[in-house]
Parts: sequence; C-alpha cells; structure tokens
Amino acid sequence: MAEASRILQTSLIPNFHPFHKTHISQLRPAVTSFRRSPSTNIHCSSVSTTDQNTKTTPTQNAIPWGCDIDSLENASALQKWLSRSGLPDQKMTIERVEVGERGLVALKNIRKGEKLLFVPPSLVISADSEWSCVEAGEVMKKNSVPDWPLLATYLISEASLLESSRWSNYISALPRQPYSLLYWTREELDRYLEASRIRERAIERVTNVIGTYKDLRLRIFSKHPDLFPEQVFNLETFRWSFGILFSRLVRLPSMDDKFALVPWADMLNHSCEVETFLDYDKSSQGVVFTTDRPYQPGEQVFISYGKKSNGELLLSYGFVPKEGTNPSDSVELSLSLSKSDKCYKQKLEALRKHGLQASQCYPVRITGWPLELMAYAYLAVSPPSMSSQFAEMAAAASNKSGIKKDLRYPEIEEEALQFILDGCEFSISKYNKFLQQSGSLDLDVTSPKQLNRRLFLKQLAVDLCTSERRILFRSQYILRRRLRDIRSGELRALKIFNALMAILSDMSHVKGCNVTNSIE
Ligand SMILES: C[S@@+](CC[C@H](N)C(=O)[O-])C[C@H]1O[C@@H](n2cnc3c(N)ncnc32)[C@H](O)[C@@H]1O
Repeated sequence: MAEASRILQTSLIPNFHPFHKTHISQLRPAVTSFRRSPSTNIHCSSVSTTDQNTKTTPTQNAIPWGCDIDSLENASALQKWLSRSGLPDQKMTIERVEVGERGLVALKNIRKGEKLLFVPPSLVISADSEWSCVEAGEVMKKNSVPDWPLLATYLISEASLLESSRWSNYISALPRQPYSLLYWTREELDRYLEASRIRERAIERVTNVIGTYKDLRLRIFSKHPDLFPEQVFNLETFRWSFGILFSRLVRLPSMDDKFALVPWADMLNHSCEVETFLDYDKSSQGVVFTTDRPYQPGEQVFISYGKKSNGELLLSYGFVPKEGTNPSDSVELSLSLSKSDKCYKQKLEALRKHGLQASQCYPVRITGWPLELMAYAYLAVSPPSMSSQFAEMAAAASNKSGIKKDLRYPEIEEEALQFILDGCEFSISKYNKFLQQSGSLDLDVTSPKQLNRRLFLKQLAVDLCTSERRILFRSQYILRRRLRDIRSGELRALKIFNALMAILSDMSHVKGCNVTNSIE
C-alpha cells in the first residue's frame, strides 16, 4: 500500500474531479498501533451521513464479498492464487499480527536495502485493467470517468461476478468492511469527533462519495440499468469500494503516476518510521519496495502510508498511531476574523483575493506552526492604521508559493501571539470537554454488539483527541512563554523609560529651580 496512501490524504472530489497526489513509504514495527483485539468482532452498521434520499437500509449493509478483516483463510487462498499467477517466491508471508491484524511477516532474514515483492503488472489493478464485463468497461471509458470513480466501479463490477472474475481471490481477501471514517455514522462523528477538525473532513469525504455515486448514477448507471443494476451498484457498495481505495490504492511514480491496487503489497501495514514507498521497478518489471532496515524471520515488515497526521490515518485507514510516535502528526487549528473588527470587510476582501475565508485552518505540529498562520494572525489583529499592509498579510497567509511569508510586525506581535493562544485555548477546552466526558458517553448502549463498536470508536476518538490536544498543549506552552518574554521585555523597557523620565524630570526641575533662582 505504498502509494495507496498517497491518495488517501486528499479528499474525494465529486463530479469526477481528479485527486491530488500523496505519498507512501514504508516502515517497521514498534511504533504504531491501536489496540484492536482480534476477538473484538465489530460489525459496523453504516448509515449515510447527510443524504436522506440515498440513506441505506439495513439489508443493503451486507456486502456479499470480502472477508472478516483478520481472515487468514482467504489471505492464504490469495497467496496461493498469486503464486500460480506469476508472483515470484516471497521472503514474507501473510500472518495474524499485533499491529494491523493481518500483515506481512519475514520468513527469512531480510537485509537493509533489499528489494521485496516484485508484483508483476499483470497482477496489478489499474484504470487500464480489462473488465470481465466488457460492455460495462466500454461505457465507463466512453464517458471518460476519471480513475477513482472508475476504479471504484470496476471493483464492484468484478466483485459482483464472484468466481467469474479473475480477481475473485483478491476480492475475497479484502475486508468486507474496511476500517475508515466512511463507516462512521453522522451521529458517531458528531459524538466522538466533535473536538477534532477530522470530523469535518470525514463529513466532507462521505458527502463527496455520495456525490460521486449520485453523479455516476445520473450520468451512466440510470442509462444502462442492464449493465449497472441498482442492486449491485448502490451507495453501500460504493462506500465499500471507496473504503478499499482509500485504504489500499497507491500511486506508482515510475508508471506515470498510475493509481493501482497492488495485491499482496497491500497486505503491508503502516509504521511512522519509514520513508520509502512502493514503486514500479523497471529492471525487475514488478512493483517493489526497498527495505530501509533489516528484518529477522518472524518480524512484521512495514511500509509507510505517507507523512500523515494521526487524524488523516484515522480518516483513511481507521487507526491511530500510539501517542507521540508519529513525527508527522499535526492538528488543524481554526482561526477566524472577528466580525466586530472595524476592518472586517476589508480584511475579508484581502483574504478572498487569495482564496481564503474569514475562518481558516492551519496545521500545527509539535515543532511549531506555519508562517502562514502567523501572517493570518497579524491580519486578524492589525489595526485600521495598518490597512495598507492587509494585502501582503493575506497573501502570506495563503499557501501560494513565491510569496514572502516571514513577515514581522513587532508593533502587533504580542496581539498576534495572543490571538493564536486564544485559538489554541479555545480548541483545548473542546478536547478537555470531550476527554472528560468520554467515560460516560456509552452508558446508554444496551446492545452488547453496539457497545463493542461504540467502545472501539470511542477509543479511537480518545486516542486521536489526546494526540491532537498534546500538540496544542505544546503550542500553548510556547506561546505563553513568548508572550511572557515580550511582556517582561516591555516591562523592563518601561521601567528603564520611567527611570529615565524621572531623572530627566529631576534634572529639569533642578535646572528650572536654578533658572528661577537666577531670575530671582
Ligand atoms: C493496506 S491495508 C494493510 C493490510 C490489512 N492489515 C489487511 O489485513 O488487509 C491497510 C489497513 O491495515 C490496517 N493497518 C495498517 N497499518 C496499521 C497500523 N499501524 N495500526 C493499525 N492498523 C493498521 C488498517 O486497518 C488499514 O486500513
């Protein structure tokens, strides 16, 4: 899943908008993990988040293909089929693992810098793959459907053909219900992720999946009901196929950035320590990745799904790395212009010129915040007398390159830092509220199955919120310290100034006296 991850960090754009790039690499054990007990069998009943017309019914929820997320039976059938179909002998095998339930484990000693996998292009699913139902493929291509919706439809089409599809062994080993926020209900997102910006990202993603499905239905499926019957091509099957794409699709740089599902390679789990990624290797003519560390027999082999925050990993893959283990972790801090600002309109206009809004989100990391955020803060606090600088502040607050970002306005530095601190503290208070309440959130659940699911989702949310709050705590500490320094510096300067003034006034008093005296 090297590259699969690249795509996942982007949001799905309806109406066939193309997806952006992402990155994938690889890794090793020890780092990540959410404690998912294999015995905790969670069956999520998914419901559409926003769209009433396309709300799913319970009967639609059961996807008649795929397997339980930890099924080794189907995985070993996949392994046998791949070997028969041209996958060379492997130094890894699929096993049940601590991190990620199923994963690839070293069978032999593996050296650092060794190439692994060698999945031939004939075993890779991409937009160019042949459709078992040739007519359906032709219709999709005639309509120039972009890669993501095309692949989502392809997967459903092949899955519905069961054994008649050449991919049946692959599809049988895919999770029946991928872990992903796509499977959280709106109520669950609101309940557990209220404090985190990931909630909005998840809602947006679900909305986009629904939009994409409706678009396909309107433009294509409704015109060819024989090829795309609604019993098969419906919102629930699209939720599944997009869930699979979000958690497994990769981009292969050496294959013209082709998006692909790479059977076998997509059994590799993620760890945050590795930076190499899957790619097509021209010399061996297969999809490979190069290890960046040695592995011993029995050790799980990892890749990286890209430099993603914990929230992004939860969004696409349904897990949260252990607190403090993800160097790419960040939290979205939301800041807004004050409506009571005398220059609100002027500032908003300046922001809009650069594609920004009155409220903006910026990623804050444990190591600090971006220059863009500081520029936005300057703009938000700047007085009317600085209106001639609004344009440069707004430009620097945007993510456009080639613009000077490291602006400094010492005269409003303190206000700007206080503004960011207020934003952090407001956000922290939301996390505090959720984390304090989280113990009592599930008391009303009576069904044990539902309780399992709820506890599981809640634990993910608690892990995410704890890691996001930790970053904010750090920022709060840094901001308070800087403000204290500024203020104590100012105080010192003020004291010196006052002392000087006192001396001067004494002197003039003495002089005055002298003058008076002399006049006298
Ligand atoms: C590309 S698949 C990897 C293979 C997957 N474990 C399987 O058995 O099908 C990605 C999925 O694996 C799981 N996963 C990967 N890395 C993980 C990690 N570090 N911790 C927990 N789950 C992980 C998540 O369920 C994720 O959606």
